[in-house]
Amino acid sequence: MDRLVKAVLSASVKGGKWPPDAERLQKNGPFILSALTVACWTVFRTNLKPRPLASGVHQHCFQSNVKLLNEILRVRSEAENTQLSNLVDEIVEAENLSDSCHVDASSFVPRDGDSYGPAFTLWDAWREALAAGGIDPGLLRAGHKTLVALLSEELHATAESLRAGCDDGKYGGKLHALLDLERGLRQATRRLHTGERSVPEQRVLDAKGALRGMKLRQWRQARSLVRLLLDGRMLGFAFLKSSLAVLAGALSTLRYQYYGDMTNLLVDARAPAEGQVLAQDTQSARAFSFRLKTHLFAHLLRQDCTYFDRMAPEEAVALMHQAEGIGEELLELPTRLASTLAQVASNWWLLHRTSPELMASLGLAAPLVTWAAAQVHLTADRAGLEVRRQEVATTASHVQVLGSHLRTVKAHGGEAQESRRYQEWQESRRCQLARGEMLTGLTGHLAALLCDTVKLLGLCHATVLVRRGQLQMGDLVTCLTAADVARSDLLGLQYLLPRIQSVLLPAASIARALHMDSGGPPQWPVTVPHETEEEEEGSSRCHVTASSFSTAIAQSSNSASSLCGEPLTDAGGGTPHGVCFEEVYFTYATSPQRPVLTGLSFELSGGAMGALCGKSGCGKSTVLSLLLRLYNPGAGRILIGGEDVATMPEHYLRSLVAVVPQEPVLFPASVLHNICYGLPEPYDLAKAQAAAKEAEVFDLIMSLPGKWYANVDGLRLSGGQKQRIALARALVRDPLVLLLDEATSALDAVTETAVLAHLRARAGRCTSLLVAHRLSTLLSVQQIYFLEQGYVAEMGEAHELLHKVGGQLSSMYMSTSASCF
Ligand SMILES: Nc1ncnc2c1ncn2[C@@H]1O[C@H](COP(=O)(O)OP(=O)(O)OP(=O)(O)O)[C@@H](O)[C@H]1O
Repeated sequence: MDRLVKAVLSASVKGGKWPPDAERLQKNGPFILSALTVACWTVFRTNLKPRPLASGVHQHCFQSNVKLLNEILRVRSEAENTQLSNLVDEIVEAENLSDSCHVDASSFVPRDGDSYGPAFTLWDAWREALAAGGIDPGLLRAGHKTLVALLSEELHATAESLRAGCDDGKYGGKLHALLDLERGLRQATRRLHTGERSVPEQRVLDAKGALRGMKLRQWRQARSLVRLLLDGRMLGFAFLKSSLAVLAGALSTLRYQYYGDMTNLLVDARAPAEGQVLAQDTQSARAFSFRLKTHLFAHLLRQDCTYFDRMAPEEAVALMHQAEGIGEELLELPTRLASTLAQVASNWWLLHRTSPELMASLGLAAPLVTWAAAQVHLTADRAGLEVRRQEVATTASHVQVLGSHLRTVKAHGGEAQESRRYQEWQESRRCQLARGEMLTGLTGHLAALLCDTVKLLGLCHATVLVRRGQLQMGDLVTCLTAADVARSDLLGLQYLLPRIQSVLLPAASIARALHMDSGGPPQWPVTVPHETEEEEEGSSRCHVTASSFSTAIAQSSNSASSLCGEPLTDAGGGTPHGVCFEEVYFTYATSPQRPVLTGLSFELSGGAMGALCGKSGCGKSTVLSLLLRLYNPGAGRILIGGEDVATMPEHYLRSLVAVVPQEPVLFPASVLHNICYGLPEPYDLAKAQAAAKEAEVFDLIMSLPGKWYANVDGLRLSGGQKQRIALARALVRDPLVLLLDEATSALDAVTETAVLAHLRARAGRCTSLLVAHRLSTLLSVQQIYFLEQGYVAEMGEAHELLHKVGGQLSSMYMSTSASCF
């Protein structure tokens, strides 16, 4: 290409001016320098005022990068888009409804001499107001009055014509239509007074509200990210670096013009200054990343369980991972972008000043080529991001295969299958990467080819200009150099833009996570179909309704106290806290079509020991989660010691209640830390010892190499040993309410009996609610609640229920454990 340029030049130009028109360029030099000084000064000034700058940056993000951000929004809100299109449908439907009303009203023809005009005008106005989402009260009142007047007139006329025996059927029809109109307006007036809205009106308003909400959320997400950036003083350094880059870009442009030592010195002098800034901004980027991660981690921990139900576990890991590298990229990329754009702009300016005609042919095609190439790269990069996301998830699943799932894999001979799966995944990834690279390479070559073609055309144009004497030879060289530099910078953008996208997309998901609330469970009512069926069947559903509830509770309390042999204390003031569920409905937000609790009511008196049992999946663990307020019920109340858990401060509730979950979790730390987890440090060893004894785990701890300080990570504890440590962790807190979710299922009969005896000894000062399947466990409690289809189907003492002919509990255990009766 260069050879071609030289050949064209030597063939076409004779007597060109060399060196370039320095006089003209020198004239413009001071102007460039002063413009740059003003620009740098503005950047630094703005930098001292972070908040306006923040909104400036936000605006810039949302205005100048519309394409990228639109894409982010598309990825971010597939669900919201669906919602939006539904809303739009509803608005259209509302419009249609009002249109059809209008057609009805206009279908009757005004009688000669009658004045129906005002009625139609009013109807039109009313319809327009409805479409706009609001109805003017004055308009309605006026409409109503006019119509009432017309109606009485019409009634009069109808009566007259009927009396005269000349009704041709038209009057009745018109009267009917007028009456309809009047009724519609009357209803609208009433709704207006009561604040109630018609379905179309409400839908229009809901749609508007939802749209407003979406915009607000979007703004908040961006604002939170900008605020974090400001906290890390990142923008300050980013702008400092950008300004240096702008200065450097401009200086290198000036170098073409002056070739002076002074300029070279200036250009070289920026290197140490840039190095200084680089060292500082690396530190600030790291500080920003730390702060972002800490903030994100704390935010994620604050969320309730519904939030995590909605989010795949590996997604949270991926988020934390993304927060790691985002700081440096956010700092680096704007600088690169600013310096590239500055270079391009200054070269274009130079081109324009030298020869505006050549600017059109040499300079302007490059942006189009860059735009097309960048589009291809952006698409490829989006696909690459998805591949990387999948990679995080798949790597997590393979790590599980090598870790917690290893025994299951080996036990089922799944090694070969797992190796194959991993190989297939690697193979598909390799193909995807190869495809991406091929696409990128091809686009790069195509873009270069297009640029060279444009350059050739520009050169031909230049030749013509030089031949005509409209362009000096020196100017031509300046133009060609400036166009080359601007073009190559622009071509660089096709790689830079996807990098910006690959930072903005994770940044958007982090911002979204920082503003995502769990939203809580879906609200009741949900229809409970089995209620009527059971009534019809006359089955003995033990669903304790409001009226029968107190009687049932009184009976259960009596029976519990008689079994225990000691009076049960009332809840409150340091006495054991009773547990009460009142008509509780609950559905997991992630499976709204499957209600779990459907009006669950029961009461366990303070200091008593009760058990929840029922078929697997009937909602026993869910009851315990609700008691701990890991989820909130859709309807109904849950009381501990007469106090609604919904109104209790969370830390207070968790200090009252302790839980041993179905699958105990031990932290990779000392036994002492695991037992005293959540208590203030230093840990009270005496209390831990007492709890360990109650949980029958003391001897085990004493036999460990480091006793209390042995790390459980390397101990390979059995299921029963883990359960007992988790039980000690619950008991050391001395809770008023103890929840055990099949917490003794892995213990042998002797150890279980000993543990249950210790728990019974706590009765009177601690209310215990157990989830149990084992008959031995059920026989040791005072009250059993049998759950079915989300409510208490049977309740009573163990012996009573187990001997009940046709009872649910007795049928469940009849075939297996007759010997235990
Ligand atoms: N986080 C969740 N998101 C959605 N559904 C859930 C969730 N946890 C449980 N479920 C569903 O709620 C229902 C009740 O679950 P729960 O764990 O309370 O049953 P369970 O009676 O304790 O069962 P098991 O005796 O087998 O432990 C089940 O159908 C289950 O699939």
